[in-house]
Amino acid sequence: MIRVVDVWKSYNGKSVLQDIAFEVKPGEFFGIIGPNGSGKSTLLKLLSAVEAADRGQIWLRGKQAEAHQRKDLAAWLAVLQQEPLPSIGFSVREVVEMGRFPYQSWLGTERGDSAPLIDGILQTLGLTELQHRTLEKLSGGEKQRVGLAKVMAQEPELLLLDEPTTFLDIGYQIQLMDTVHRWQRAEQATVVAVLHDLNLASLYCDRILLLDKGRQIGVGKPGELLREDLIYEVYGIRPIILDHPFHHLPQMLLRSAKDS
Ligand SMILES: Nc1ncnc2c1ncn2[C@@H]1O[C@H](COP(=O)(O)OP(=O)(O)OP(=O)(O)O)[C@@H](O)[C@H]1O
Repeated sequence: MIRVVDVWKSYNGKSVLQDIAFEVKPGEFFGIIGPNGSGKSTLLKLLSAVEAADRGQIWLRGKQAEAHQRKDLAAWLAVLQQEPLPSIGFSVREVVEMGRFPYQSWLGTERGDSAPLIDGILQTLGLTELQHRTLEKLSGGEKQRVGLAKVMAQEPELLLLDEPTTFLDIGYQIQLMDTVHRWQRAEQATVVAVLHDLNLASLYCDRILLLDKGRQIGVGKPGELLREDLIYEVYGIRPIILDHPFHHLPQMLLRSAKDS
């Protein structure tokens, strides 16, 4: 689905990504982790073809990113940004319907009736009751769910998520990740998610890319990446890493200096 070949990117002469190379297979849940400023969002911009690499290539569905037409791309690639919904005055349902734009003709009409699809998505995300409320009357967590509903209405094959759990409490974090995961499995879609929470990344991602200062430290399964030596090298902390008794995936406990 995605092939990144020796990609480099800099802004105003400052190198932000160096020699990045990895693949994401169709149907994978792929995570990108790394400290602040390590280049995660920049990499996501290159993967969504919003920006171009300085050197190297990005292949999306067998074609180089810049060779795709924007409207064609929008029919199978969706991006959920950290703050996805600035529009004021629109109702929840109207915003979710905007996800159908790539399927509409220039007259704004769609061949099929998308109402049942929208109803189903609103139901799945617990937004049915809120569908006629305008966005400014929603909490941060509710808005985040509307953003997800909109990208789900787009029915993408590839969904890129930039820190989807920012602004969410732990209950909604798990709910959002579970919803995306269930949807991804049902639709056999591919998900690439930038995540700050390493425990969530371990629970949900098939494989993870670890970045540090624009360099690729490694790509692998959670157990291969969430190791004490690598976390120390990249984040400068020494967590305790345990095997989750239920999921058998690595989970991190943080150590504070206050009792030492
Ligand atoms: N448009 C831009 N112009 C100049 N510098 C930029 C631009 N976008 C990003 N950068 C710089 O590139 C580096 C990587 O930024 P990026 O947002 O990709 O990191 P990140 O890993 O997503 O960070 P965070 O976890 O804090 O969101 C940072 O030093 C940032 O200041």
